Amino acid sequence: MTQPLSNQGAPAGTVVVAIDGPAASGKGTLSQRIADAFGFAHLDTGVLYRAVGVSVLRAGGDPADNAAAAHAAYDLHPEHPILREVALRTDEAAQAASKVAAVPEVRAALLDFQRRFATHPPGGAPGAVLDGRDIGTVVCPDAQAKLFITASVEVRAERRLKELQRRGIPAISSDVLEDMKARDARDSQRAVAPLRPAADAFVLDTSALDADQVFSMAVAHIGSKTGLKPTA
Ligand SMILES: Nc1ncnc2c1ncn2[C@@H]1O[C@H](COP(=O)(O)OP(=O)(O)O)[C@@H](O)[C@H]1O
Ligand SMILES: Nc1ccn([C@@H]2O[C@H](COP(=O)(O)OP(=O)(O)O)[C@@H](O)[C@H]2O)c(=O)n1
Repeated sequence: MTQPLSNQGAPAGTVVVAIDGPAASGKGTLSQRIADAFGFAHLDTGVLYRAVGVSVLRAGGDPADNAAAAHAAYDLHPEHPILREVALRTDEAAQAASKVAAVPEVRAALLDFQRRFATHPPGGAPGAVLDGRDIGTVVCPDAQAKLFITASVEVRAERRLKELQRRGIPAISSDVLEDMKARDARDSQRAVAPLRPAADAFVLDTSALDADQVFSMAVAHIGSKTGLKPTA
């Protein structure tokens, strides 16, 4: 169900950049900047798992229940309005996401959509940036450039707390840290597609780096792998 086949079937020249890492390491920020700089399309794959988790909660189900999670995953489609809801950003949604993400049927149901995005980026873009947990290992193992973005759990919890406050979502510092530790454990210990760097990923610890420094290092890495330079 989850054989690696990434760029197969992609129009010649389509570039795929895989960006993985734990929660609040800066994947999304970096991915969007890379996509903008190279004119690529960007897919935040975490949103798909968050949408499945929230759908299960709204139906009164348990995100850890395989059948309920699989049902919600099969119902999700690219135009589903839930994908644009602010409710997906809450800690509750993140916890539910990491529970449904351990269900093999959920991962299988979301795989085709992610691969199709990579091989046929929307708007005819010449490339795609996907960020998540298993992009370089499972979804797009043939990606031309792979980055694994990480940071200490304390730094990540602080970043997430500030982000939630900026979005006006109530959050308590100690809860955010504990939730992040629980999610890290669940994401890296699950049996299917656990969080880990691909063997050929460039691993970048951003604990002491600002977003501009991370961006410059990522651009240099992508350039070394693809020969491409930013167009914007
Ligand atoms: N290198 C960095 N230094 C400081 N803050 C960062 C850095 N990268 C991202 N951030 C901030 O941290 C928060 C989480 O970043 P985000 O890109 O959403 O992470 P992820 O997609 O890995 O969950 C955001 O508020 C973002 O602005
Ligand atoms: N490719 C992916 C993306 C997310 N996920 C799951 O979805 C949850 C939410 O992902 P996210 O990327 O939105 O989380 P943050 O890094 O933004 O906190 C993660 O904790 C994972 O359990 C996954 O398993 N595989």
